[in-house]
Amino acid sequence: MLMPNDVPMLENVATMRRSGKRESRENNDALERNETTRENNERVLRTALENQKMVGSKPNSKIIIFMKRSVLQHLCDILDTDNTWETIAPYMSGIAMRDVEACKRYGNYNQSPSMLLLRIWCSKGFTVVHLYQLFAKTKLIRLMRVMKSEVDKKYHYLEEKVLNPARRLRPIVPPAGTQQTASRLKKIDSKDMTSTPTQSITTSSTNDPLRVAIEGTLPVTYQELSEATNGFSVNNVIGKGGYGTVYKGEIRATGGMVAVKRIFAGNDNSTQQGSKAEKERLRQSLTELRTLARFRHDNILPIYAYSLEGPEPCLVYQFMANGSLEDRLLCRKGTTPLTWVQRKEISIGAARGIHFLHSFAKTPLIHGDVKTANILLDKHMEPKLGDFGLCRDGQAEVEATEKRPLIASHIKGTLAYLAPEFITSKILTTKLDVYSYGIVLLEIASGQRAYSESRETRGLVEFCQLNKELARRQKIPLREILVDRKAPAPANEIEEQYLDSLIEIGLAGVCVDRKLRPTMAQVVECLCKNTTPTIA
Ligand SMILES: Nc1ncnc2c1ncn2[C@@H]1O[C@H](COP(=O)(O)OP(=O)(O)OP(=O)(O)O)[C@@H](O)[C@H]1O
Repeated sequence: MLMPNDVPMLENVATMRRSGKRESRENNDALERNETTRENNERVLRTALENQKMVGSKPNSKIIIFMKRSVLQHLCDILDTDNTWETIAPYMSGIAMRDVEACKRYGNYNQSPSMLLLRIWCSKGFTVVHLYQLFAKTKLIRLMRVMKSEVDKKYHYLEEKVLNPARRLRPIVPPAGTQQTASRLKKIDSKDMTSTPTQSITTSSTNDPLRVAIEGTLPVTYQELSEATNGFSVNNVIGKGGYGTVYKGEIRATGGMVAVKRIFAGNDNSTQQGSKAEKERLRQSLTELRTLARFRHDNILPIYAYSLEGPEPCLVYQFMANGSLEDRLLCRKGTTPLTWVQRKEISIGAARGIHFLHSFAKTPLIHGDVKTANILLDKHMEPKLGDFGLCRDGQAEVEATEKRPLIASHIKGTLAYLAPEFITSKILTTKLDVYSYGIVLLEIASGQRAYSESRETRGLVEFCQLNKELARRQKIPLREILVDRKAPAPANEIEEQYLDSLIEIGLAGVCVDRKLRPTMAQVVECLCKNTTPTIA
Protein backbone atom coordinates (compact mmCIF):
# COMPACT_ATOMS: atom_id res chain seq x y z
CA MET A 1 0.00 0.00 0.00
CA LEU A 2 1.26 3.42 -0.84
CA MET A 3 2.16 5.68 2.04
CA PRO A 4 0.09 8.80 1.64
CA ASN A 5 1.87 11.87 0.39
CA ASP A 6 5.16 10.36 -0.62
CA VAL A 7 5.14 10.33 -4.41
CA PRO A 8 3.14 13.47 -4.87
CA MET A 9 5.55 15.33 -2.63
CA LEU A 10 8.49 14.41 -4.74
CA GLU A 11 6.49 15.13 -7.83
CA ASN A 12 5.62 18.50 -6.42
CA VAL A 13 9.14 19.45 -5.45
CA ALA A 14 10.41 18.44 -8.86
CA THR A 15 7.52 19.95 -10.78
CA MET A 16 7.59 23.26 -8.94
CA ARG A 17 11.30 23.54 -9.44
CA ARG A 18 11.06 22.90 -13.14
CA SER A 19 7.97 24.71 -14.09
CA GLY A 20 8.25 27.89 -12.03
CA LYS A 21 5.60 30.34 -11.07
CA ARG A 22 3.35 30.04 -14.10
CA GLU A 23 2.56 26.40 -13.47
CA SER A 24 2.20 27.13 -9.78
CA ARG A 25 -0.55 29.63 -10.66
CA GLU A 26 -2.18 27.02 -12.88
CA ASN A 27 -2.02 24.54 -10.00
CA ASN A 28 -3.73 27.03 -7.74
CA ASP A 29 -6.47 27.39 -10.29
CA ALA A 30 -6.78 23.62 -10.56
CA LEU A 31 -7.05 23.32 -6.80
CA GLU A 32 -9.86 25.83 -6.68
CA ARG A 33 -11.64 23.95 -9.45
CA ASN A 34 -11.22 20.66 -7.55
CA GLU A 35 -13.04 22.04 -4.60
CA THR A 36 -16.13 23.05 -6.49
CA THR A 37 -19.06 20.66 -6.49
CA ARG A 38 -19.34 17.69 -8.82
CA GLU A 39 -21.99 19.45 -10.93
CA ASN A 40 -19.88 22.54 -11.32
CA ASN A 41 -16.94 20.43 -12.33
CA GLU A 42 -18.90 18.71 -15.02
CA ARG A 43 -20.19 22.02 -16.37
CA VAL A 44 -16.70 23.51 -16.42
CA LEU A 45 -15.42 20.39 -18.11
CA ARG A 46 -18.08 20.25 -20.74
CA THR A 47 -17.55 23.89 -21.60
CA ALA A 48 -13.80 23.46 -21.73
CA LEU A 49 -14.05 20.39 -23.88
CA GLU A 50 -16.66 21.84 -26.17
CA ASN A 51 -14.38 24.82 -26.59
CA GLN A 52 -11.65 22.44 -27.59
CA LYS A 53 -14.06 20.78 -30.04
CA MET A 54 -13.30 17.45 -28.44
CA VAL A 55 -16.82 16.32 -27.66
CA GLY A 56 -18.31 14.27 -30.44
CA SER A 57 -15.11 14.03 -32.43
CA LYS A 58 -13.37 10.70 -33.08
CA PRO A 59 -14.49 7.70 -30.96
CA ASN A 60 -10.99 7.37 -29.47
CA SER A 61 -11.17 10.83 -28.05
CA LYS A 62 -14.11 9.88 -25.83
CA ILE A 63 -13.61 11.79 -22.62
CA ILE A 64 -13.21 9.98 -19.35
CA ILE A 65 -16.27 11.24 -17.50
CA PHE A 66 -18.50 10.25 -20.41
CA MET A 67 -17.64 6.58 -20.01
CA LYS A 68 -20.54 4.30 -19.13
CA ARG A 69 -21.43 5.27 -15.54
CA SER A 70 -21.18 1.67 -14.24
CA VAL A 71 -17.71 1.25 -15.79
CA LEU A 72 -16.45 4.54 -14.36
CA GLN A 73 -17.86 3.64 -10.95
CA HIS A 74 -16.23 0.19 -11.07
CA LEU A 75 -12.86 1.73 -11.96
CA CYS A 76 -13.14 4.19 -9.08
CA ASP A 77 -14.13 1.47 -6.61
CA ILE A 78 -10.96 -0.46 -7.48
CA LEU A 79 -8.76 2.65 -7.50
CA ASP A 80 -10.11 3.79 -4.13
CA THR A 81 -9.31 0.45 -2.51
CA ASP A 82 -6.09 0.78 -0.53
CA ASN A 83 -5.53 4.16 -2.23
CA THR A 84 -4.41 2.49 -5.45
CA TRP A 85 -5.12 5.78 -7.21
CA GLU A 86 -2.03 7.22 -5.50
CA THR A 87 0.16 4.76 -7.36
CA ILE A 88 -1.04 5.97 -10.76
CA ALA A 89 -1.01 9.70 -9.99
CA PRO A 90 2.76 10.08 -10.56
CA TYR A 91 2.32 8.67 -14.07
CA MET A 92 -0.39 11.16 -15.01
CA SER A 93 1.02 14.11 -16.92
CA GLY A 94 -0.33 17.38 -15.67
CA ILE A 95 -1.32 16.04 -12.24
CA ALA A 96 0.52 18.02 -9.60
CA MET A 97 0.84 17.52 -5.87
CA ARG A 98 -1.89 20.06 -5.22
CA ASP A 99 -4.27 17.91 -7.25
CA VAL A 100 -3.30 14.84 -5.25
CA GLU A 101 -3.77 16.73 -1.99
CA ALA A 102 -7.18 17.90 -3.16
CA CYS A 103 -8.13 14.30 -3.97
CA LYS A 104 -7.05 13.19 -0.51
CA ARG A 105 -9.15 15.88 1.12
CA TYR A 106 -12.06 14.86 -1.08
CA GLY A 107 -11.59 11.29 0.22
CA ASN A 108 -11.77 12.58 3.80
CA TYR A 109 -15.33 13.68 3.10
CA ASN A 110 -16.35 10.16 2.13
CA GLN A 111 -16.16 10.99 -1.56
CA SER A 112 -14.23 8.99 -4.12
CA PRO A 113 -10.72 10.50 -4.51
CA SER A 114 -10.24 8.49 -7.71
CA MET A 115 -13.31 10.06 -9.26
CA LEU A 116 -11.90 13.53 -8.60
CA LEU A 117 -8.49 12.51 -9.91
CA LEU A 118 -10.02 11.24 -13.15
CA ARG A 119 -12.09 14.42 -13.47
CA ILE A 120 -9.03 16.61 -13.10
CA TRP A 121 -7.10 14.53 -15.63
CA CYS A 122 -10.04 14.69 -17.94
CA SER A 123 -10.11 18.48 -17.61
CA LYS A 124 -6.61 18.54 -19.01
CA GLY A 125 -7.84 16.87 -22.19
CA PHE A 126 -6.90 13.24 -21.46
CA THR A 127 -9.25 10.69 -22.97
CA VAL A 128 -10.48 7.17 -22.32
CA VAL A 129 -7.67 5.83 -24.52
CA HIS A 130 -5.10 7.72 -22.48
CA LEU A 131 -6.55 6.14 -19.36
CA TYR A 132 -6.36 2.67 -20.92
CA GLN A 133 -2.75 3.35 -21.92
CA LEU A 134 -2.02 4.58 -18.40
CA PHE A 135 -3.30 1.33 -16.90
CA ALA A 136 -1.17 -0.58 -19.40
CA LYS A 137 1.87 1.43 -18.43
CA THR A 138 1.26 0.83 -14.72
CA LYS A 139 0.40 -2.83 -15.42
CA LEU A 140 -3.04 -2.64 -13.87
CA ILE A 141 -4.58 -5.38 -15.99
CA ARG A 142 -7.71 -5.69 -13.90
CA LEU A 143 -8.56 -2.06 -14.58
CA MET A 144 -7.79 -2.48 -18.27
CA ARG A 145 -10.29 -5.31 -18.38
CA VAL A 146 -12.96 -3.33 -16.57
CA MET A 147 -12.83 -0.54 -19.16
CA LYS A 148 -12.03 -2.66 -22.22
CA SER A 149 -15.54 -2.28 -23.66
CA GLU A 150 -15.08 1.53 -23.67
CA VAL A 151 -11.96 1.43 -25.82
CA ASP A 152 -11.68 0.86 -29.54
CA LYS A 153 -10.63 -2.74 -30.36
CA LYS A 154 -7.44 -1.54 -31.99
CA TYR A 155 -6.06 -0.75 -28.52
CA HIS A 156 -6.85 -4.16 -27.01
CA TYR A 157 -3.41 -5.44 -28.03
CA LEU A 158 -2.08 -3.46 -25.07
CA GLU A 159 -3.37 -6.06 -22.64
CA GLU A 160 -1.34 -8.73 -24.41
CA LYS A 161 1.67 -6.43 -24.34
CA VAL A 162 1.40 -6.01 -20.60
CA LEU A 163 1.26 -9.76 -20.16
CA ASN A 164 4.17 -10.14 -22.54
CA PRO A 165 6.39 -7.15 -21.86
CA ALA A 166 9.12 -8.31 -24.25
CA ARG A 167 7.60 -5.86 -26.74
CA ARG A 168 7.71 -2.17 -25.88
CA LEU A 169 4.55 -0.16 -25.42
CA ARG A 170 3.99 2.90 -27.50
CA PRO A 171 4.39 6.01 -25.37
CA ILE A 172 1.30 7.83 -24.20
CA VAL A 173 0.95 10.87 -26.43
CA PRO A 174 -0.49 13.63 -24.26
CA PRO A 175 -2.94 16.21 -25.49
CA ALA A 176 -1.35 19.23 -27.11
CA GLY A 177 0.06 21.68 -24.62
CA THR A 178 0.42 19.16 -21.80
CA GLN A 179 3.81 18.39 -20.40
CA GLN A 180 4.72 14.75 -20.95
CA THR A 181 6.15 12.80 -18.04
CA ALA A 182 8.83 11.24 -20.18
CA SER A 183 10.11 14.58 -21.36
CA ARG A 184 10.73 15.56 -17.76
CA LEU A 185 13.06 12.67 -17.26
CA LYS A 186 16.73 13.19 -17.38
CA LYS A 187 18.29 11.19 -20.13
CA ILE A 188 20.71 8.60 -18.97
CA ASP A 189 23.28 7.02 -21.16
CA SER A 190 23.46 3.27 -20.70
CA LYS A 191 27.21 3.65 -20.74
CA ASP A 192 26.79 5.28 -17.34
CA MET A 193 26.26 1.77 -16.01
CA THR A 194 30.01 1.63 -15.77
CA SER A 195 30.76 5.24 -15.04
CA THR A 196 31.42 6.78 -11.65
CA PRO A 197 28.57 8.32 -9.65
CA THR A 198 30.08 11.79 -9.83
CA GLN A 199 29.85 11.86 -13.62
CA SER A 200 26.89 13.88 -14.80
CA ILE A 201 24.07 12.26 -16.70
CA THR A 202 24.31 12.74 -20.42
CA THR A 203 21.84 12.82 -23.25
CA SER A 204 21.36 9.62 -25.20
CA SER A 205 19.17 7.98 -27.77
CA THR A 206 15.51 7.40 -27.00
CA ASN A 207 16.13 3.65 -27.23
CA ASP A 208 18.25 3.68 -24.11
CA PRO A 209 17.01 0.68 -22.08
CA LEU A 210 17.63 2.32 -18.72
CA ARG A 211 15.78 5.45 -19.74
CA VAL A 212 12.86 3.38 -20.95
CA ALA A 213 12.90 1.34 -17.75
CA ILE A 214 12.85 4.29 -15.38
CA GLU A 215 10.18 6.17 -17.25
CA GLY A 216 7.63 7.05 -14.58
CA THR A 217 10.19 7.06 -11.77
CA LEU A 218 10.96 10.60 -10.73
CA PRO A 219 14.38 12.17 -10.64
CA VAL A 220 15.06 14.24 -7.49
CA THR A 221 18.12 16.24 -6.59
CA TYR A 222 20.67 15.13 -4.06
CA GLN A 223 20.01 18.42 -2.26
CA GLU A 224 16.31 17.55 -1.80
CA LEU A 225 17.23 14.19 -0.35
CA SER A 226 19.83 15.74 1.90
CA GLU A 227 17.18 18.12 3.25
CA ALA A 228 14.73 15.26 3.73
CA THR A 229 17.22 13.29 5.82
CA ASN A 230 18.66 16.17 7.87
CA GLY A 231 21.84 16.12 5.84
CA PHE A 232 21.98 12.28 5.90
CA SER A 233 22.19 12.47 9.68
CA VAL A 234 23.20 9.38 11.69
CA ASN A 235 19.97 9.87 13.65
CA ASN A 236 18.05 9.12 10.48
CA VAL A 237 19.84 5.84 9.73
CA ILE A 238 17.40 2.91 9.67
CA GLY A 239 19.69 0.25 8.32
CA LYS A 240 22.91 -0.58 6.59
CA GLY A 241 23.53 -3.06 3.81
CA GLY A 242 26.51 -4.21 1.84
CA TYR A 243 26.13 -1.38 -0.69
CA GLY A 244 24.79 1.56 1.20
CA THR A 245 23.05 3.11 4.15
CA VAL A 246 19.29 3.50 4.39
CA TYR A 247 17.90 6.73 5.92
CA LYS A 248 14.44 7.66 7.01
CA GLY A 249 13.47 10.86 5.23
CA GLU A 250 10.68 13.34 5.57
CA ILE A 251 9.68 15.56 2.71
CA ARG A 252 9.03 18.72 4.67
CA ALA A 253 6.41 20.21 2.37
CA THR A 254 3.85 17.61 3.43
CA GLY A 255 5.45 15.49 6.12
CA GLY A 256 5.40 12.25 4.07
CA MET A 257 7.98 9.61 4.92
CA VAL A 258 10.37 7.90 2.52
CA ALA A 259 13.37 5.58 2.83
CA VAL A 260 16.49 6.84 1.06
CA LYS A 261 19.22 4.36 0.20
CA ARG A 262 22.51 6.19 -0.30
CA ILE A 263 24.96 4.00 -2.15
CA PHE A 264 28.47 4.17 -0.69
CA ALA A 265 30.78 6.31 -2.77
CA GLY A 266 34.27 4.85 -2.78
CA ASN A 267 37.01 7.12 -1.49
CA ASP A 268 39.68 4.88 -2.92
CA ASN A 269 39.38 5.73 -6.59
CA SER A 270 43.12 5.90 -6.92
CA THR A 271 43.44 2.13 -6.78
CA GLN A 272 42.18 -0.15 -9.50
CA GLN A 273 40.38 -2.26 -6.91
CA GLY A 274 38.63 0.81 -5.45
CA SER A 275 37.26 1.96 -8.77
CA LYS A 276 36.15 -1.61 -9.59
CA ALA A 277 34.20 -1.78 -6.31
CA GLU A 278 32.63 1.57 -7.02
CA LYS A 279 31.53 0.52 -10.49
CA GLU A 280 30.01 -2.63 -8.99
CA ARG A 281 28.06 -0.55 -6.45
CA LEU A 282 26.73 1.70 -9.16
CA ARG A 283 25.90 -1.26 -11.37
CA GLN A 284 23.91 -2.83 -8.54
CA SER A 285 21.97 0.35 -7.82
CA LEU A 286 21.10 0.77 -11.47
CA THR A 287 20.04 -2.86 -11.67
CA GLU A 288 17.78 -2.21 -8.71
CA LEU A 289 16.38 0.95 -10.23
CA ARG A 290 15.72 -0.73 -13.56
CA THR A 291 14.13 -3.79 -12.00
CA LEU A 292 11.87 -1.97 -9.59
CA ALA A 293 10.74 0.48 -12.23
CA ARG A 294 9.78 -2.41 -14.50
CA PHE A 295 7.96 -4.59 -12.02
CA ARG A 296 5.18 -3.24 -9.89
CA HIS A 297 3.31 -5.61 -7.61
CA ASP A 298 1.71 -5.41 -4.17
CA ASN A 299 4.56 -7.46 -2.73
CA ILE A 300 7.44 -5.71 -4.45
CA LEU A 301 8.89 -2.66 -2.71
CA PRO A 302 7.94 0.36 -4.81
CA ILE A 303 10.64 2.76 -5.87
CA TYR A 304 9.53 6.39 -5.93
CA ALA A 305 12.47 8.36 -7.16
CA TYR A 306 16.19 8.36 -7.77
CA SER A 307 19.06 10.78 -7.78
CA LEU A 308 22.14 10.04 -9.83
CA GLU A 309 23.67 13.51 -10.10
CA GLY A 310 25.09 13.98 -6.59
CA PRO A 311 28.27 12.66 -5.00
CA GLU A 312 26.52 9.35 -4.25
CA PRO A 313 23.65 7.73 -6.14
CA CYS A 314 20.46 7.51 -4.09
CA LEU A 315 17.30 5.47 -4.47
CA VAL A 316 14.07 6.55 -2.79
CA TYR A 317 11.54 3.95 -1.68
CA GLN A 318 8.25 3.68 0.08
CA PHE A 319 9.00 3.86 3.80
CA MET A 320 8.22 0.55 5.46
CA ALA A 321 7.11 1.42 8.96
CA ASN A 322 7.60 -2.07 10.41
CA GLY A 323 11.16 -2.52 9.13
CA SER A 324 12.39 -5.87 7.93
CA LEU A 325 11.08 -9.34 8.69
CA GLU A 326 14.48 -10.04 10.22
CA ASP A 327 13.96 -7.14 12.66
CA ARG A 328 10.49 -8.40 13.61
CA LEU A 329 11.55 -12.04 14.05
CA LEU A 330 14.36 -10.92 16.35
CA CYS A 331 11.98 -8.49 18.14
CA ARG A 332 14.46 -5.65 17.62
CA LYS A 333 13.70 -2.31 19.26
CA GLY A 334 11.45 -4.11 21.77
CA THR A 335 8.75 -5.01 19.24
CA THR A 336 6.23 -7.71 20.17
CA PRO A 337 6.67 -11.13 18.53
CA LEU A 338 4.67 -11.78 15.37
CA THR A 339 1.54 -13.90 15.81
CA TRP A 340 1.08 -17.08 13.79
CA VAL A 341 -1.57 -15.47 11.63
CA GLN A 342 0.83 -12.61 10.85
CA ARG A 343 3.62 -15.08 10.08
CA LYS A 344 1.36 -16.96 7.70
CA GLU A 345 0.20 -13.80 5.91
CA ILE A 346 3.76 -12.51 5.59
CA SER A 347 4.89 -15.87 4.17
CA ILE A 348 2.14 -15.84 1.57
CA GLY A 349 2.79 -12.21 0.55
CA ALA A 350 6.53 -12.73 0.20
CA ALA A 351 5.95 -15.94 -1.81
CA ARG A 352 3.59 -14.06 -4.13
CA GLY A 353 6.23 -11.39 -4.74
CA ILE A 354 8.84 -14.00 -5.72
CA HIS A 355 6.35 -15.96 -7.80
CA PHE A 356 5.51 -12.75 -9.65
CA LEU A 357 9.17 -12.22 -10.53
CA HIS A 358 9.46 -15.79 -11.77
CA SER A 359 6.33 -15.77 -13.86
CA PHE A 360 5.62 -12.25 -15.04
CA ALA A 361 7.85 -12.09 -18.07
CA LYS A 362 8.82 -14.69 -20.66
CA THR A 363 12.24 -14.97 -19.08
CA PRO A 364 11.88 -15.39 -15.34
CA LEU A 365 13.56 -12.91 -13.10
CA ILE A 366 15.64 -14.43 -10.33
CA HIS A 367 15.89 -12.26 -7.23
CA GLY A 368 19.11 -13.91 -6.05
CA ASP A 369 19.12 -12.46 -2.52
CA VAL A 370 15.89 -13.57 -0.86
CA LYS A 371 16.34 -13.30 2.92
CA THR A 372 14.45 -11.99 5.93
CA ALA A 373 16.40 -8.69 5.80
CA ASN A 374 15.07 -8.09 2.29
CA ILE A 375 11.43 -8.69 3.16
CA LEU A 376 10.11 -5.35 4.41
CA LEU A 377 6.86 -4.77 6.25
CA ASP A 378 4.61 -1.76 5.79
CA LYS A 379 2.41 -0.27 8.47
CA HIS A 380 -0.21 -2.98 7.82
CA MET A 381 2.44 -5.74 8.02
CA GLU A 382 2.09 -6.31 4.28
CA PRO A 383 5.42 -7.76 3.10
CA LYS A 384 7.31 -6.28 0.16
CA LEU A 385 10.36 -7.79 -1.40
CA GLY A 386 13.23 -5.33 -1.64
CA ASP A 387 16.91 -5.14 -2.55
CA PHE A 388 16.95 -5.86 -6.25
CA GLY A 389 20.60 -5.10 -6.77
CA LEU A 390 21.26 -8.72 -7.68
CA CYS A 391 18.23 -9.33 -9.83
CA ARG A 392 18.93 -10.93 -13.17
CA ASP A 393 17.02 -12.55 -15.97
CA GLY A 394 17.39 -16.25 -15.59
CA GLN A 395 16.04 -19.63 -16.42
CA ALA A 396 12.93 -21.26 -15.07
CA GLU A 397 13.37 -24.71 -13.64
CA VAL A 398 11.65 -27.09 -16.04
CA GLU A 399 11.41 -30.82 -15.87
CA ALA A 400 11.97 -33.24 -18.76
CA THR A 401 12.64 -30.50 -21.28
CA GLU A 402 15.14 -28.70 -19.10
CA LYS A 403 17.64 -26.65 -21.01
CA ARG A 404 21.17 -26.01 -19.93
CA PRO A 405 20.96 -23.80 -16.83
CA LEU A 406 22.32 -20.31 -16.96
CA ILE A 407 25.65 -20.03 -15.20
CA ALA A 408 26.25 -16.93 -13.12
CA SER A 409 29.59 -15.26 -13.56
CA HIS A 410 30.36 -14.78 -9.91
CA ILE A 411 28.93 -15.76 -6.52
CA LYS A 412 26.56 -13.23 -5.05
CA GLY A 413 23.89 -13.19 -2.40
CA THR A 414 24.14 -14.01 1.27
CA LEU A 415 25.94 -17.29 1.87
CA ALA A 416 23.59 -18.82 4.47
CA TYR A 417 20.70 -18.50 2.00
CA LEU A 418 22.50 -19.77 -1.08
CA ALA A 419 21.52 -23.08 -2.64
CA PRO A 420 24.25 -25.74 -2.79
CA GLU A 421 24.23 -25.97 -6.62
CA PHE A 422 24.95 -22.26 -6.79
CA ILE A 423 27.81 -22.40 -4.31
CA THR A 424 29.48 -25.35 -5.98
CA SER A 425 28.59 -24.97 -9.66
CA LYS A 426 27.13 -21.46 -9.96
CA ILE A 427 23.94 -22.88 -11.43
CA LEU A 428 21.33 -20.16 -11.57
CA THR A 429 17.66 -21.08 -11.86
CA THR A 430 14.46 -19.97 -10.17
CA LYS A 431 15.09 -22.80 -7.70
CA LEU A 432 17.82 -20.63 -6.21
CA ASP A 433 15.11 -18.31 -4.88
CA VAL A 434 12.99 -21.29 -3.80
CA TYR A 435 15.88 -22.52 -1.65
CA SER A 436 16.44 -19.09 -0.05
CA TYR A 437 12.72 -18.74 0.53
CA GLY A 438 12.70 -22.20 2.18
CA ILE A 439 15.25 -20.88 4.68
CA VAL A 440 13.04 -17.83 5.28
CA LEU A 441 10.08 -20.12 6.11
CA LEU A 442 12.19 -22.12 8.53
CA GLU A 443 13.24 -18.87 10.23
CA ILE A 444 9.63 -17.73 10.47
CA ALA A 445 8.61 -21.05 12.05
CA SER A 446 11.53 -21.45 14.43
CA GLY A 447 12.64 -17.87 15.14
CA GLN A 448 16.19 -19.17 14.56
CA ARG A 449 18.65 -17.32 12.35
CA ALA A 450 19.77 -18.74 9.01
CA TYR A 451 23.26 -19.09 10.42
CA SER A 452 24.37 -18.75 14.03
CA GLU A 453 27.81 -19.08 15.54
CA SER A 454 26.25 -19.62 18.96
CA ARG A 455 24.20 -22.65 17.85
CA GLU A 456 25.83 -26.03 17.96
CA THR A 457 24.49 -26.83 14.51
CA ARG A 458 25.21 -23.50 12.81
CA GLY A 459 23.31 -23.88 9.54
CA LEU A 460 19.51 -23.72 9.91
CA VAL A 461 18.87 -26.49 7.39
CA GLU A 462 21.06 -28.94 9.29
CA PHE A 463 19.53 -27.77 12.58
CA CYS A 464 16.01 -28.50 11.30
CA GLN A 465 16.97 -31.84 9.80
CA LEU A 466 18.57 -32.93 13.04
CA ASN A 467 15.46 -31.99 14.97
CA LYS A 468 13.27 -33.74 12.42
CA GLU A 469 15.11 -36.95 13.17
CA LEU A 470 14.76 -36.30 16.89
CA ALA A 471 11.02 -35.71 16.58
CA ARG A 472 10.66 -38.92 14.54
CA ARG A 473 12.43 -40.90 17.24
CA GLN A 474 10.45 -39.31 20.04
CA LYS A 475 7.24 -39.71 18.01
CA ILE A 476 6.26 -36.07 18.54
CA PRO A 477 5.37 -33.44 15.95
CA LEU A 478 8.44 -31.54 14.71
CA ARG A 479 6.68 -28.26 15.51
CA GLU A 480 6.94 -29.05 19.23
CA ILE A 481 10.73 -28.90 19.01
CA LEU A 482 11.13 -26.23 16.35
CA VAL A 483 8.43 -23.71 17.32
CA ASP A 484 9.62 -20.15 17.93
CA ARG A 485 9.23 -19.87 21.69
CA LYS A 486 9.20 -16.08 21.52
CA ALA A 487 5.85 -16.28 19.71
CA PRO A 488 2.60 -16.94 21.56
CA ALA A 489 1.93 -20.70 21.51
CA PRO A 490 -0.37 -21.71 18.61
CA ALA A 491 -3.84 -20.96 19.95
CA ASN A 492 -5.72 -23.72 18.15
CA GLU A 493 -5.52 -26.51 15.60
CA ILE A 494 -5.59 -24.06 12.69
CA GLU A 495 -2.54 -22.25 14.00
CA GLU A 496 -0.78 -25.56 14.53
CA GLN A 497 -1.52 -26.39 10.90
CA TYR A 498 -0.02 -23.05 9.82
CA LEU A 499 3.10 -23.88 11.71
CA ASP A 500 3.25 -27.40 10.25
CA SER A 501 2.87 -26.07 6.73
CA LEU A 502 5.57 -23.43 7.24
CA ILE A 503 7.97 -26.16 8.39
CA GLU A 504 7.04 -28.70 5.71
CA ILE A 505 7.13 -26.26 2.82
CA GLY A 506 10.34 -24.76 4.20
CA LEU A 507 11.98 -28.19 4.29
CA ALA A 508 10.75 -29.01 0.78
CA GLY A 509 12.23 -25.71 -0.43
CA VAL A 510 15.69 -26.52 0.91
CA CYS A 511 15.98 -29.94 -0.77
CA VAL A 512 19.57 -30.47 -1.93
CA ASP A 513 18.30 -31.70 -5.30
CA ARG A 514 16.89 -28.57 -6.90
CA LYS A 515 14.58 -30.57 -9.14
CA LEU A 516 12.78 -31.86 -6.08
CA ARG A 517 12.10 -28.37 -4.74
CA PRO A 518 8.60 -27.05 -5.42
CA THR A 519 8.11 -24.11 -7.77
CA MET A 520 7.04 -20.79 -6.27
CA ALA A 521 3.59 -21.34 -7.81
CA GLN A 522 3.29 -24.58 -5.81
CA VAL A 523 4.58 -22.86 -2.70
CA VAL A 524 1.94 -20.12 -2.91
CA GLU A 525 -0.80 -22.69 -3.50
CA CYS A 526 0.30 -24.91 -0.61
CA LEU A 527 0.65 -22.02 1.82
CA CYS A 528 -2.80 -20.76 0.95
CA LYS A 529 -4.35 -24.21 1.31
CA ASN A 530 -2.25 -25.31 4.28
CA THR A 531 -1.02 -28.36 2.40
CA THR A 532 2.41 -29.79 1.64
CA PRO A 533 3.92 -29.83 -1.86
CA THR A 534 4.02 -33.29 -3.40
CA ILE A 535 7.59 -33.92 -4.33
CA ALA A 536 8.21 -35.94 -7.50
N1 LIG B 1 12.03 0.98 2.39
C1 LIG B 1 12.50 0.77 3.62
N2 LIG B 1 11.78 1.14 4.69
C2 LIG B 1 12.24 0.91 5.95
N3 LIG B 1 13.41 0.30 6.22
C3 LIG B 1 14.18 -0.10 5.19
C4 LIG B 1 13.77 0.12 3.84
N4 LIG B 1 14.73 -0.39 3.03
C5 LIG B 1 15.68 -0.90 3.83
N5 LIG B 1 15.37 -0.73 5.14
C6 LIG B 1 16.17 -1.13 6.31
O1 LIG B 1 17.53 -0.95 5.98
C7 LIG B 1 18.23 -2.20 6.09
C8 LIG B 1 19.34 -2.25 5.04
O2 LIG B 1 18.75 -2.38 3.78
P1 LIG B 1 19.61 -2.71 2.50
O3 LIG B 1 18.69 -3.06 1.41
O4 LIG B 1 20.57 -1.62 2.23
O5 LIG B 1 20.56 -3.88 2.97
P2 LIG B 1 20.42 -5.42 3.22
O6 LIG B 1 19.40 -6.00 2.31
O7 LIG B 1 20.20 -5.65 4.69
O8 LIG B 1 21.88 -5.93 2.85
P3 LIG B 1 22.54 -6.16 1.41
O9 LIG B 1 22.17 -5.00 0.55
O10 LIG B 1 23.99 -6.19 1.72
O11 LIG B 1 22.01 -7.46 0.92
C9 LIG B 1 17.16 -3.27 5.96
O12 LIG B 1 17.55 -4.47 6.57
C10 LIG B 1 15.98 -2.60 6.65
O13 LIG B 1 16.05 -2.78 8.05
